[in-house]
Amino acid sequence: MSQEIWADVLSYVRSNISDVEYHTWFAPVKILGVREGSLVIGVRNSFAQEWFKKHYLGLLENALRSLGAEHPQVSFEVLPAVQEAMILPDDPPPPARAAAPAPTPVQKSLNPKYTFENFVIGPNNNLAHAAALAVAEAPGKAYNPLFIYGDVGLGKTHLMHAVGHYLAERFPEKRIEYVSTESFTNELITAIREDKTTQFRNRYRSVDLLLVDDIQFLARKERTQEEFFHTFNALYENHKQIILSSDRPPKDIQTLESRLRSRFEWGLITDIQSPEFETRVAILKMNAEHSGMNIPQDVLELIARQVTTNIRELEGALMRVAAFASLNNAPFSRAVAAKALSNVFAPQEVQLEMGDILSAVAAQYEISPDLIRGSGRAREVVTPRQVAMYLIRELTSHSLPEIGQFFGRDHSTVMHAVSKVTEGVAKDPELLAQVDRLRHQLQGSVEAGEDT
Ligand SMILES: Nc1ncnc2c1ncn2[C@@H]1O[C@H](COP(=O)(O)OP(=O)(O)OP(=O)(O)O)[C@@H](O)[C@H]1O
Repeated sequence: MSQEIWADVLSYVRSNISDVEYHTWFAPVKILGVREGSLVIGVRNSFAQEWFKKHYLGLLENALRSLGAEHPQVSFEVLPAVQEAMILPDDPPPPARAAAPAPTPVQKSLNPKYTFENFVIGPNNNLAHAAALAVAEAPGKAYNPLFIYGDVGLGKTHLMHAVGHYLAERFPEKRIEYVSTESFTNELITAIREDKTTQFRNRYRSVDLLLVDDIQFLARKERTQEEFFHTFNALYENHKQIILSSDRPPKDIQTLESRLRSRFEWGLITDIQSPEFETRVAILKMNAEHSGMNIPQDVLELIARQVTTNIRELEGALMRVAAFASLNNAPFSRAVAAKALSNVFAPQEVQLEMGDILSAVAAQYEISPDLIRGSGRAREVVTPRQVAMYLIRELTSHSLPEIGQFFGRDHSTVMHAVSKVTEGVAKDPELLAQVDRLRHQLQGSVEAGEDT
């Protein structure tokens, strides 16, 4: 987990200091973890330790704040000499002005995470998954081309790469090429400029499996379309598999030459839809397990309710919650998750349940939730009951009758409770403090996370 936090912290730092400063100070340090809510950074020697305290503490705290830490804490430890020797700067400083990259040699640039094993199947993607698997088992035979379309972040690239991995594992000699349409276009432009179109053609026309992402970007690029048309034909005639992804079906790609469009329709066109709730929860569960995090089901469900369309964002939300919990040294609770996500998603989407509020009130007044909901009329019970009703009214969208029902009372009792507490907090500082504390906790403060 700390690696993810560290990556985010570094990118924050990098955008706030010069490259030279970054490479001098930050490239050689090592993240040692998050201990009791404090980010522990290993530095080379005591001079660096002092330097960091003096010059970078504030910046690092701000970086953690941007990740949701309420009371960011950073500490610096001098690394033992052995560990220091093992630290290498992560990457060399970028050139002053990066030139367009030269065409890379044929390579399998497949993301190791994007395998069939790591792909959660749901009603939204089962057809695309089945088609991809069929293609992986019989490349060039089952469906050619396979055209997968769907909105951003729904797993098109993942499925394409999964076919690539499947094939690479079984037939290591097969040549697999994954390219985005943008790279294909850029490489073609470079090849034309440098008079290397033959090499370019050889590269793409000699593969066994060609995966082309975001093919919708072929629109309005006549020269690239022309080139791609010939690549397509060469591969197709040789029974080589082609998989294309797009954010829309071929018929909706504007200004796509009709001969290309019709070729895209020769094989199988399949789509991926937004995942249902259960699929989203399953994806979160798998990701949490892979990262070694034990996150309760109700927290995963809360996250899955927050992010409904884009799986990339869903994964981001999980990481945010994990980073937030770890930086604040808090457990994975619904309150903590709600707080972690509140800056990213509209707060009203975070739904507190009536039961959460009842539990928090019960904990604060140290009586059981059943007593609060019971029929007792003693002051020690009535005050928490009224406070619970008041907070439920304020923090949820439940109606007065719904709240009444929850407490086995009618709506006028709830109205009465709300006005009693409203009056009470205006004149009783102790009650005000109690209500404020509860409100703060319930709105996702870390303390509430420990209680709820
Ligand atoms: N069914 C799934 N099971 C597990 N993870 C998934 C699933 N679908 C998508 N993901 C994950 O969601 C993230 C986004 O997926 P991917 O990059 O494949 O989306 P995409 O549809 O290609 O998006 P874009 O159009 O932006 O390129 C990846 O990390 C991927 O592993």
